[in-house]
Amino acid sequence: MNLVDEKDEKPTRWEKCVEFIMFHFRWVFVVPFLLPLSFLFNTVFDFRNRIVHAVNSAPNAHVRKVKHIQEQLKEWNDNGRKSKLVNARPGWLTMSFRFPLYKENATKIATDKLFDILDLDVEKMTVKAEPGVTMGQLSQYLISRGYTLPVLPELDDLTVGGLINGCGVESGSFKYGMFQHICTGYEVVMSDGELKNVYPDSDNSLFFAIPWSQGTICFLVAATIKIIPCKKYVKLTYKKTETLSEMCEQLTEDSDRNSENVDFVEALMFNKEKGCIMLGEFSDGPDTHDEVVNPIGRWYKKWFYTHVEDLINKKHESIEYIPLRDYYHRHSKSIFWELRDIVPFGNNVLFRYLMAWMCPPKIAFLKATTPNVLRKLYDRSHVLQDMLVPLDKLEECIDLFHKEVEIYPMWLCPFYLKSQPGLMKLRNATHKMYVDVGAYGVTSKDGYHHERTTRRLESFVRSVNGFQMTYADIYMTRAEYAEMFDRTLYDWKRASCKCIDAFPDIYDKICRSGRR
Ligand SMILES: Cc1cc2nc3c(=O)[nH]c(=O)nc-3n(C[C@H](O)[C@H](O)[C@H](O)COP(=O)(O)OP(=O)(O)OC[C@H]3O[C@@H](n4cnc5c(N)ncnc54)[C@H](O)[C@@H]3O)c2cc1C
Ligand SMILES: NC(=O)C1=CN([C@@H]2O[C@H](COP(=O)(O)OP(=O)(O)OC[C@H]3O[C@@H](n4cnc5c(N)ncnc54)[C@H](OP(=O)(O)O)[C@@H]3O)[C@@H](O)[C@H]2O)C=CC1
Ligand SMILES: CC(C)=CCC[C@@H](C)[C@H]1CC[C@@]2(C)C3=C(CC[C@]12C)[C@@]1(C)CC[C@H](O)C(C)(C)[C@@H]1CC3
Repeated sequence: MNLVDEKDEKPTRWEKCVEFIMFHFRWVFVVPFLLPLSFLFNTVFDFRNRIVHAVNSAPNAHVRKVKHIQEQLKEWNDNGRKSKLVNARPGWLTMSFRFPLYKENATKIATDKLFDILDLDVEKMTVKAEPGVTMGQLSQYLISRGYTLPVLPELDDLTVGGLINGCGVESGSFKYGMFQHICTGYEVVMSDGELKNVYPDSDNSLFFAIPWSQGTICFLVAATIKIIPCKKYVKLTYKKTETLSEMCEQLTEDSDRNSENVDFVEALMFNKEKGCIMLGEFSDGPDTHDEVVNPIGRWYKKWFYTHVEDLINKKHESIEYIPLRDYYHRHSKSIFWELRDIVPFGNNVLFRYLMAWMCPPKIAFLKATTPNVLRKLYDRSHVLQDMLVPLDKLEECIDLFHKEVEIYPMWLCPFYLKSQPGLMKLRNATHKMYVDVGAYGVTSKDGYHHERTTRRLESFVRSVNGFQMTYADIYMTRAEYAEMFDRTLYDWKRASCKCIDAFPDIYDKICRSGRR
């Protein structure tokens, strides 16, 4: 592993030694302390949510919480709009590696108190949720009632507010698009305290300006999201691919959104040539006894990505029935493949049977307790990037990722992008199939440099009309950002809704210097 950076801050021998110990023995703290704490937190929060649903107290509490936000904004206006407005959600709770610096001298608005599901409307087929509601909460609530979100991003702790004001993709996205595309309405509070209900047919410019805006236009206080009926299982077909071009051709063919038998498409690359495409279909379960049911979410089961690699090493194609909720959160237990660095024996059979019922550790707790020494190490040699590129540029993109970072597994998730006004407006097509190429992990590639390498990746992504996910480290300049994202509607909306003196500019929130 590339623990030392030749060009920048060179760690001393002593620092290298401390880094080594912290990196390889982080589990000494994580296993006995963070695992039980995470388990306890989840149990208590789950219990609290059940009570809230049982007594149906969320809708009334919502009105109170929104009033409080409006009062905060009124006070800020009365005091002369002196500082910028941000969400009060603390940095350690958010799903990114960095802590926001832009929050330090800003006025913090209490949207972080909004974390309840408000209403399930089975006639209109929508669910209304506050922005702090997590994907784990929604999957548990909806699936037990026979419904699901068409796009339900995998990590349990991702929130509705973050996925709308940031963005979200998942294996249902090849059919339904990004998380923003399954939203039918937003309830927002503007900087002057006005509460608005925003729909595509009432206030369409604001409706399209909100996704990806990072909370720099208004505060989201609830979202109405489409639901679809679901079945108990996903029938998952694993198909091995043996070359990069086979992967690209096959994935393009399989990402046909009109296909009736496919509801989920995702792929993993295990090295530059070997990969696996996984096609899922809602199912009531196996018809015969000799078909495999694999509840991959159970504590003693292998980490999903290792299970996939084992399967394709044995057979070219296999089929399994996976309980729906286990399928959605298939990458949660191993935090994609990040947990292998934190708890190296986490996939060991003994550990799985004895301790893994407390897994995974909460990402927020890990983040809050990451020592500075480790952050420096991660800064130098850890890659976290999701690049969204047109599917027809996938081969070029994987070639480049291989040349620059060579991190496997690599996550490939096709998604349908229709041209709508807003930051993600397509410039030369009405709709197009894109793919999210995700690289997460420590790189040992010679010549890797966090800034220079990321800039080369960003430059490629811009050249193919792609987009970079904004939770990751972004080294683009302001002008380069404006080349990647279409700011026309965003800037107009910021000017017409009096946002310019109220919220930071989006670039100042997502650029590397805005985050620690
Ligand atoms: C529903 C709605 C209502 C609106 N109402 C108003 C209103 O009432 N008043 C108002 O002033 N504005 C309004 N806007 C704002 C609107 O976004 C812009 O004013 C509008 O986009 C003007 O440009 P256009 O549609 O003619 O061009 P567009 O095609 O939208 O192009 C505008 C921008 O797209 C980028 N672009 C396009 N093609 C390329 C390319 N090939 N390469 C690089 N960049 C490219 C450029 O940055 C360009 O400036 C509204 C927007 C929406 C979506
Ligand atoms: N599968 C996927 O698609 C995955 C996506 N991600 C990324 O993680 C992020 C989501 O993480 P999460 O922790 O849930 O969210 P965050 O707290 O990181 O929020 C993301 C952005 O949304 C803004 N925001 C959040 N809530 C509101 C609100 N109620 N009103 C206005 N703005 C709001 C935040 O503003 P502020 O800075 O003021 O707090 C922030 O800029 C997204 O950016 C997503 O792209 C990560 C992993 C997987
Ligand atoms: C579009 C998709 C699927 C994105 C997946 C992104 C995840 C892999 C990211 C989101 C948050 C994330 C950056 C995180 C980390 C790993 C990768 C994560 C989970 C970790 C846990 C790595 C170890 C670090 O010490 C620390 C705990 C700070 C972070 C926290 C955030």
